[in-house]
Amino acid sequence: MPLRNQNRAPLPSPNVKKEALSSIPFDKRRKETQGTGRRQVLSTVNRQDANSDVGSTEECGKVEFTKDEVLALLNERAKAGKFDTKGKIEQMTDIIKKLKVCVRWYQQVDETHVQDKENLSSSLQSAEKRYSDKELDAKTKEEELRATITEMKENIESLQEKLSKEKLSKLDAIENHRREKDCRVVAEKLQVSLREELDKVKEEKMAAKQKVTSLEDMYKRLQEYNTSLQQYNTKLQTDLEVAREAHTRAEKEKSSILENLTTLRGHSKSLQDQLASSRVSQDEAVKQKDSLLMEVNNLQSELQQVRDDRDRHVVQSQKLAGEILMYKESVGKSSHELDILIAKSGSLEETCSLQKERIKMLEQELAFAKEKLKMVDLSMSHTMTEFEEQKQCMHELQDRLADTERQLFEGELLRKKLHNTILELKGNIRVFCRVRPLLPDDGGRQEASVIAYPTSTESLGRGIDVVQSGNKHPFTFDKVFDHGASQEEVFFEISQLVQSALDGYKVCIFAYGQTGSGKTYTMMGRPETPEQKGLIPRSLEQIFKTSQSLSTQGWKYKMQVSMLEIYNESIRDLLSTSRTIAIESVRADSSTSGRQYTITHDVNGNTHVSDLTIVDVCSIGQISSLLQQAAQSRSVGKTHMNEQSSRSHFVFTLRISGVNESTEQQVQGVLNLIDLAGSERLSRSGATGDRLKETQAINKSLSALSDVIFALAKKEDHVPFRNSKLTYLLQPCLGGDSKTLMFVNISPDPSSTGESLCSLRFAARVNACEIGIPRRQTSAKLLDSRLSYG
Ligand SMILES: Nc1ncnc2c1ncn2[C@@H]1O[C@H](COP(=O)(O)OP(=O)(O)OP(=O)(O)O)[C@@H](O)[C@H]1O
Repeated sequence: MPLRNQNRAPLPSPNVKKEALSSIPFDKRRKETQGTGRRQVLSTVNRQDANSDVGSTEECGKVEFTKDEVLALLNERAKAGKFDTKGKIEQMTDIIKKLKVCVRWYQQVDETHVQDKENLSSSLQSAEKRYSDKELDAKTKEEELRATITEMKENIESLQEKLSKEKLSKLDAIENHRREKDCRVVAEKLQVSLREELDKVKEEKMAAKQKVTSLEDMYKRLQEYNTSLQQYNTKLQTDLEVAREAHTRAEKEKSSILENLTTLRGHSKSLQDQLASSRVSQDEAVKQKDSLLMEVNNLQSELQQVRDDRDRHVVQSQKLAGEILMYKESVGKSSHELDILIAKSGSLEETCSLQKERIKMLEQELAFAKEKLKMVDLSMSHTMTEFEEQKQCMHELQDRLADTERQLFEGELLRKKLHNTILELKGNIRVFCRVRPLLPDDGGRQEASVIAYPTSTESLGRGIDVVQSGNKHPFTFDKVFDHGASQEEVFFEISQLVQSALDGYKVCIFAYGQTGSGKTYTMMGRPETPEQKGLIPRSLEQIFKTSQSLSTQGWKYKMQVSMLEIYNESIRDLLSTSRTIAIESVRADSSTSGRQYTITHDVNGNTHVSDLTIVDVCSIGQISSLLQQAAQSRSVGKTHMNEQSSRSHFVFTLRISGVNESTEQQVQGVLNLIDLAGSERLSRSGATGDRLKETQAINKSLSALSDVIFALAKKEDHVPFRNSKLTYLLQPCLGGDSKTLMFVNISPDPSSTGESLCSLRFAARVNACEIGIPRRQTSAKLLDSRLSYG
């Protein structure tokens, strides 16, 4: 049977578990068992062939066969020789054994197969059931899938639409991308350049940071410097106060010394008078003594003579007495002779007594003369002592005088030093304000309502309040002179400044203000009336006086004067002898004189004006006549505001050159006194035509002046000196090393309040300026005998 089944499909191994078989699909199982099952069975038989006893039944149950093995077993024949029956039998037995095993195996396999078949049919059933279930499921799923597919198709369509859209958008995107790429390239380039820029900016930032740090350092340092400056300023202020006090003290000391000096001089004079009278009386006494001495000598010789006579007479009388005795002894002599002898002796005695009396008298006279001599001697020694005392006193007085003079000299030096220190501390540009009195032509007596002077301690004499439309505008200056201030009072305040010109400083005093505010009155005044003389004549008087008094200290001064006016930006020489041209014609043509009047400055900061007349002066009278000449030459125009209004800037210059013969010191000072043209606004002046041109030129030069002052105050690199003739001319005086004083003249007329405020505002700005430190111009030798302009 097994042989019939040899072509049957190989059977699964009995070891194969049912569950496993049931879970494997039928077709698959067949395929698998075809290959592997057979190989397994055959290999097992072969192994048994080699190692075990094939005949045992138990073992046969374990053997498995493949189809080929079974076929091979069936085709197996005994291989023993023809005559080897035994071998053949054995071989046949063996084959039979094997066949038996195989049959048994087949039986077992069959059983298993039946069993498997059952199992398989049941599992087939269940599988079929499952299959039908699954089929159902699959159908449902198919339905579902179909629906899904339809849906998907729809989806696909929509997706295709979308896709086409997407494609389009992709194209767009590609285009965009390309563009973006381009943009990116550009952006990258930009980025590179930006990066470079960023690097640069970073570098700049670093540099800026460093700069900021250094600036901060600098700022710190500047702050420190500022603090130190403030401290220094405070110290200077204190010093200024101390210097002021010392100055006041020095002034007081000077006046007391001067008083002392005057009394000492008086005392010395009376002592000298006394000394002279003592000398006369001493001479008289000496003469008297001489005559007395002569008298005494005469008396003594007379006395001697009388004494000699007396001695002679005594000898004679003794001789006579002896003779008498001899005569008495010799009685033989006659009584007549005796009488004669007695008479002789009597007369001799008489003569003798007379002579005795005379001697007595002479002795008395001599004693008296001696007494007188003694007295004369006494008075002479007294006179001599007195003389010596007076001599001593005179020496003392002379010493004191020299001492006082030295003190005076030192005081003068100290005064100069203190004055300069005060000026330096105050700044070299100062501003004084002067308000003129109301004039009959002014609007009325309303000064009090327009101008007021604060009385607080800090503003007293320095403050001025201007009231406009009920608003008070306060100003403070170095000094404010009210309408009552006299010319002398004003001059007193600037006298020290004028003095500086003699000390070798450049001094510049100018008057600024609207037309008719009192500039000319302040600067020139009325020279014919002593009390109304202005600053120019007073300054010149002081300079001449002081230069003369300084001659005792060895100073010799040389003075030169020039006067010019600047009219419509042209210079005119006011001292030119050829200047006979009428004012109007001069005004019409600025170059009538044919002179250039070019302004130049030399390296020493001195100014020269070519062709300008410079006159050597040595007396105040000479200067007065020059001032008169200049006043006549001056251009005077007329505006609605002032009948005598000056339409030009007047510049008076005094150049001083001093030499001290004892110290060989030299000084060169300049005094510039300037009466500026009126500063009124065009609208107010009502000027037209030539007057308008004048006013424009005046305003231009005044604004150039303010520009220069403010540029100097701000310490700007460029100072516009050349913007006007006036500023260029005054460059060395404004440029820092001179002492400058500005008078701002104010009219109290209520209708001038606007102009007054303009002037005061300008002056206040000038007052806030500090344009440098005055420098004294001293030298060992003069380079040029002709003095420079400024
Ligand atoms: N302090 C004063 N005391 C008395 N009179 C004065 C005083 N100041 C000015 N005056 C008078 O006021 C008038 C105008 O003054 P002044 O001519 O000096 O003005 P000004 O500013 O120089 O005018 P201008 O700009 O036209 O030259 C003059 O008559 C002058 O005498």
